Amino acid sequence: MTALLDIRDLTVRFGSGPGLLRRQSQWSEALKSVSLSVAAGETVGLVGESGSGKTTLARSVLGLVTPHTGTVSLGGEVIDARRKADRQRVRRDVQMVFQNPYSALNPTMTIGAALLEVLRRREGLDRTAAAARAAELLDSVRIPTSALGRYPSEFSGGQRQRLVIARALAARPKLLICDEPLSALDVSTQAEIINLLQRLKAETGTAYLFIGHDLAVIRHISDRVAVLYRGELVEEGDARQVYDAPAHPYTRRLLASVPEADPQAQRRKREERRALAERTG
Ligand SMILES: Nc1ncnc2c1ncn2[C@@H]1O[C@H](COP(=O)(O)OP(=O)(O)OP(=O)(O)O)[C@@H](O)[C@H]1O
Repeated sequence: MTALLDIRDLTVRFGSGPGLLRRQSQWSEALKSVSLSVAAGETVGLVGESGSGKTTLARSVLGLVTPHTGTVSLGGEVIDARRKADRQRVRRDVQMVFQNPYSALNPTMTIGAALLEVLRRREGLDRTAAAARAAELLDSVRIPTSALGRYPSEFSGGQRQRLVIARALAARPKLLICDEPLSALDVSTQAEIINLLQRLKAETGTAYLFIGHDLAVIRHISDRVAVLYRGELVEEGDARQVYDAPAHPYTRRLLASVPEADPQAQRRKREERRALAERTG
């Protein structure tokens, strides 16, 4: 079966010197021949420490990074970000939810205007149909429709992340890339957003590429897990298998890594995990 997203041998290099003077020694490889696929309706969790290349991989899927080698395919067709039609296809099929819901919404636009913009311009709905769909979207993320006339600053972090998710789903994407969408939220709000994403996935069949640091969350939400280490995909497999029997030494270190030097942080982490487990069932 054709994968929804298929990343093949993707290598991404960043250089530090000015273009023409850049020598090979000045390149660093953020991704090294990475291959990863996501099937329709599947959730793939992507983990790895800071700087391992997770965001670079997400940006590559969106065509925001030019690969040195390798390909990204959507629905079996290779995406060439230099072609307008391909960029449009990516915008239609792939949406992104970022870490920080405080900067993701335009502070000068009401929630209604932000949603209508997507629904009218990208979905081509007329005013009446767009208004009805906007109300439906808010309902799906459990935000009252009175939000349509309000501004982002009037909402909490968790509510804003719900609004960001509603806007991302407005275009009915096939793939939602969530780049650490819980990092800026407190633990009880994190649980709410996880539950929301799970429910929306069941309702819409959207596939998720879920990037995160928190291994407990990734295990909870993912069908499959991929582990990035210094730009290399060192392990990939069924979530339970990767967690219960990690094959790569880095995965084992990652799973074992709790901040040993800080017992308070360890306790907090344990309590957070317990609270999260209780709230997400
Ligand atoms: N635009 C860029 N120019 C130069 N180097 C970059 C650029 N973007 C990322 N990098 C480098 O590529 C590597 C991977 O970065 P990336 O942001 O993808 O990691 P990450 O796993 O998402 O990290 P984090 O969890 O901290 O967000 C890092 O060494 C980073 O410094």
